[in-house]
Amino acid sequence: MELGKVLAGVGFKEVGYGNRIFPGTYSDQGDEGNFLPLWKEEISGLAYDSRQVEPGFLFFCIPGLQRDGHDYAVQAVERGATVLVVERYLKKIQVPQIVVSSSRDSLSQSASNFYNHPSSRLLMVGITGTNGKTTTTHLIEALLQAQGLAVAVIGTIGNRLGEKQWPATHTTPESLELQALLAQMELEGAQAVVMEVSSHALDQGRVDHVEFDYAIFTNLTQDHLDYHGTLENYREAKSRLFQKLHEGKKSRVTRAIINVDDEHAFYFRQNCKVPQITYGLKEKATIQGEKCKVTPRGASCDVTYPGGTVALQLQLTGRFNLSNALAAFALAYSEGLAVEEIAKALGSVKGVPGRFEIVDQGQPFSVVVDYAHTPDGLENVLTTARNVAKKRVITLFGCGGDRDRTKRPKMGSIAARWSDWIVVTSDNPRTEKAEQIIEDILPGIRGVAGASYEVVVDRKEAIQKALTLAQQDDLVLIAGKGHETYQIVGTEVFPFDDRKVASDILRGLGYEKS
Ligand SMILES: CC(=O)N[C@H]1[C@@H](OP(=O)(O)OP(=O)(O)OC[C@H]2O[C@@H](n3ccc(=O)[nH]c3=O)[C@H](O)[C@@H]2O)O[C@H](CO)[C@@H](O)[C@@H]1O[C@H](C)C(=O)N[C@@H](C)C(=O)N[C@H](CCC(=O)O)C(=O)O
Ligand SMILES: Nc1ncnc2c1ncn2[C@@H]1O[C@H](COP(=O)(O)OP(=O)(O)OP(=O)(O)O)[C@@H](O)[C@H]1O
Ligand SMILES: N[C@H](CCC[C@H](N)C(=O)O)C(=O)O
Ligand SMILES: [Mg+2]
Repeated sequence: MELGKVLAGVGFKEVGYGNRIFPGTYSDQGDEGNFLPLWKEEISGLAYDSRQVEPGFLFFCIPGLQRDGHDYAVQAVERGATVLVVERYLKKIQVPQIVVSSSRDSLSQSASNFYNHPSSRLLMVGITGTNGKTTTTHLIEALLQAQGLAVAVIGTIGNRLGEKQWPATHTTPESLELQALLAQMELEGAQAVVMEVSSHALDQGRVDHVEFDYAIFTNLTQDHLDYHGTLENYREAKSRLFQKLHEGKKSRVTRAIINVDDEHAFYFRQNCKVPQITYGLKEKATIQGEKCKVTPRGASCDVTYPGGTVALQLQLTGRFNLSNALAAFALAYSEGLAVEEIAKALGSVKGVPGRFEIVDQGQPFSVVVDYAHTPDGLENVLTTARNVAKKRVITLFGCGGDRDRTKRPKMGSIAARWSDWIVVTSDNPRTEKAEQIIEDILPGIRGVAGASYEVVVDRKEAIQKALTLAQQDDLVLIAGKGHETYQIVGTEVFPFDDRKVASDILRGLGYEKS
């Protein structure tokens, strides 16, 4: 694609050639002046990581949190980059440089241009919120499939369209990978894409040029304060999904779906200029859940919508999953699916990997693996566990390294409040010392009178300990890693799957499902 077309819509300040810098504006109406040959230059690909550059590429120098992409300009040129997008003019670089105010923003726009704006032709659903995004994507996938659409999903567990899978390194890919992925999904026949939108992604403009049809807000509680600094900044980042919605789709009316039970709902609603559909289990809403019931293997409620009421029976347990289901219900209702069809499709979802996933080797107690890794997630899953457990609740958890430290004691105190026994262990320590992370958790546990706990640093030994302690009718909750099939220690990634480890240990204890 010609450089001028790749950069369409990117505002730039200057163009640098060798030792000369020209103030410049580009328009494809013929105002290119001296730069005409440059704008006509053929670009074979885009990269923001010098290690990915190939001959003929446009390289974006991004100042990051750890490193500065401008320091890799020479390497990018050596690998074949023919033009650079920079935030400051770099001397001694022989290829032309386009100077912009934000190379991340320019990347986002250019990636959409380069892949020919796939989101403009797909039904695009973006879900943000601290908890419930992955679960809600699964529920919406089932609903849109019930409408006969080919539905792709992008999120924490992976990127997929039916049987086809694409590797995922992030919950929400960087803009370049995201636009490329959307283009591939469209090529493979996707008609709709349901994606998780993380606060990091919003802050870094990864979804800036995605044209959403729907944006969903699930909830906002503490997480990622290491990155955002304050809850206000975190909330502001999340609300960016809604602020730009009215500029979104050119071809259709876009809509916001908002959980009014959340105390921050007002903030999202006031920052949003498109029609809103509200949902809630407590507060009055367009899609309202009432008469909730939670059992060990499911949850139910009556859903009141503008035209009547329909009964909803989920195979997912937990009141919070009823909330996730209402978000999905609101979307399908807005798309015109019959409410009976909506209830049927939601009821058919068997479970989401690593979310309240039951490990059953025929043992006389329950073992549940869950991805709760925030204070609110842990409290929700533990209140559900408490509700469905016949006897004791034994909780095993740790906290991730290189992540929000202030959530550690909070998770400790929540675990202590709702458990009979706690095994404190390692999650993904990353570059922190596992023992230090545990030290950060313990004050929270010790602050709760009568809390009983032990520390077993090695996660496998900790699971062994918890399962050995369990007696008839107890419930063992193994929290924090859910679907993850690895453990990150330092910068190394080791195979580790809570579900497999627990099953193997149970078999070792003499339980074997017939
Ligand atoms: C905190 C965070 O979001 N960091 C992201 C950020 O990294 P950074 O700013 O530190 O980048 P950097 O390492 O300083 O590098 C700066 C620039 O130099 C470039 N570079 C670097 C080295 C080199 O040899 N050559 C080169 O060109 C890099 O490609 C980059 O463009 O920009 C990078 C490129 O865009 C991202 O890959 C990286 O995600 C890191 C890996 C990450 O772990 N992010 C997590 C926290 C994240 O985004 N999580 C959310 C989910 C959270 C949730 O909902 O729970 C997600 O959406 O996945
Ligand atoms: N609506 C909800 N409110 C509170 N907690 C929830 C909700 N839905 C799920 N949870 C809890 O949070 C955990 C993570 O759920 P899920 O993976 O759906 O969230 P997520 O927003 O995708 O998380 P991540 O930010 O890691 O991508 C679940 O295992 C469950 O314990
Ligand atoms: N998306 C979250 C997942 C946390 C999962 C937990 N197992 C951890 O490693 O902290 C994050 O990257 O913060
Ligand atoms: Mg997720």
